Amino acid sequence: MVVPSPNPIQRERIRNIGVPIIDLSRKRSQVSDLIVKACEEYGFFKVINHGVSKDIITRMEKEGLDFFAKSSLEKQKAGPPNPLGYGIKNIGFNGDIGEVEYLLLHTNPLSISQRSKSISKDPIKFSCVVNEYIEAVRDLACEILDLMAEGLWVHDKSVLSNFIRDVDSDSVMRLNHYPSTFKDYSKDCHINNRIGFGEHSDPQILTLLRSNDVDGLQISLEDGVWVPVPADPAAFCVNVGDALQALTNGRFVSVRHRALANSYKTRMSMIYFGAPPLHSRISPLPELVTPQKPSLYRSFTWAEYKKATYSLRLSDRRLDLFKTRQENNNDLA
Ligand SMILES: C=C1C[C@]23C[C@@]1(O)CC[C@H]2[C@@]12CC[C@H](O)[C@@](C)(C(=O)O1)[C@H]2[C@@H]3C(=O)O
Ligand SMILES: O=C(O)CCC(=O)C(=O)O
Ligand SMILES: [Fe+2]
Repeated sequence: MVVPSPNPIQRERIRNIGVPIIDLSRKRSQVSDLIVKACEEYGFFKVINHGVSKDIITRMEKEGLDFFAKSSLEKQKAGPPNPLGYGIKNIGFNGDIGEVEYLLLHTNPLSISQRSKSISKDPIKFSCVVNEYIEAVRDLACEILDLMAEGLWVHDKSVLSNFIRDVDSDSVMRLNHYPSTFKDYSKDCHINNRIGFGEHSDPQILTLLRSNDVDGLQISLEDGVWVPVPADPAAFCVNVGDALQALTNGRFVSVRHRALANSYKTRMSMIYFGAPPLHSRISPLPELVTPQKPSLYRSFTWAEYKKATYSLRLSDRRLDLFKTRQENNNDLA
């Protein structure tokens, strides 16, 4: 089946009405259809009635805020990022910069318990809260991936969630803290476009982001127009990552997005990036490859993809490096 790209009327709809909001308490077959549609059109949607308890979200948020409230000297003890750990302004290793400070953690419980010693005065409490939060968002991510598989009519409904359920999954969790504009308002005349986290797509399979009530996240439509995603602390923003674009043979789009740091209030986002184990092979699911729609991407391991990611800049289109030769020729034609 050829999937049409959003027409001008659909583009106007997202610009005016906003991003799709999917209520996970609705009938399962309807939910899976809505998810597939949102992933094909935008690679992005919000979920409500998601089942992650308010209590664990509040406790995770408090741990994050307590960490960022520490003195710079204290925070530096959890850095510099390698890429895990505490970082400020520098993103990755290739010169990307933003108005953000962050903590990047692996989701492996052993890694969390080791890191927490340099992050919190009560490392046992910190690791318990982070592990509990990760477990809850991982379950939600798996449920969403199963709904996607159902909506795509693939044979094995767990084929996508199995990647991130694996004990060796390379999933990571990130806390981003964006400063308020209040302090330097008088100095900066370009304050309306202060970049917190620059334009990019997420390399992993699926991203689940929850933020406080401060706006900043934006997604890019195909024509390059930026659409603001209003903050909603009760919802999770879900976006398709590069690995899922490859697994779906380009049917789902890995959305380009960014975060502005324009508000008078500080913004904090908590993001789970669901990734496969390093040795896992990513190739388009056989059901999504047909003579009319041949493989767009060659098979690669997550380790290979991660290596390419870290050798490139934030805004680079790294998935292009993994296109089949035929697809590259089509691009040139
Ligand atoms: C500049 C970079 C930071 C990043 C690795 C990269 O070389 C390119 C992708 C970046 C990104 C974006 C999504 C996630 O926040 C992240 C953890 C990831 O997996 O890819 C970051 C990387 C990072 O900050 O380490
Ligand atoms: O913090 C945000 O709102 C978005 C950051 C982001 O896209 C990322 O960390 O990959
Ligand atoms: Fe991102």
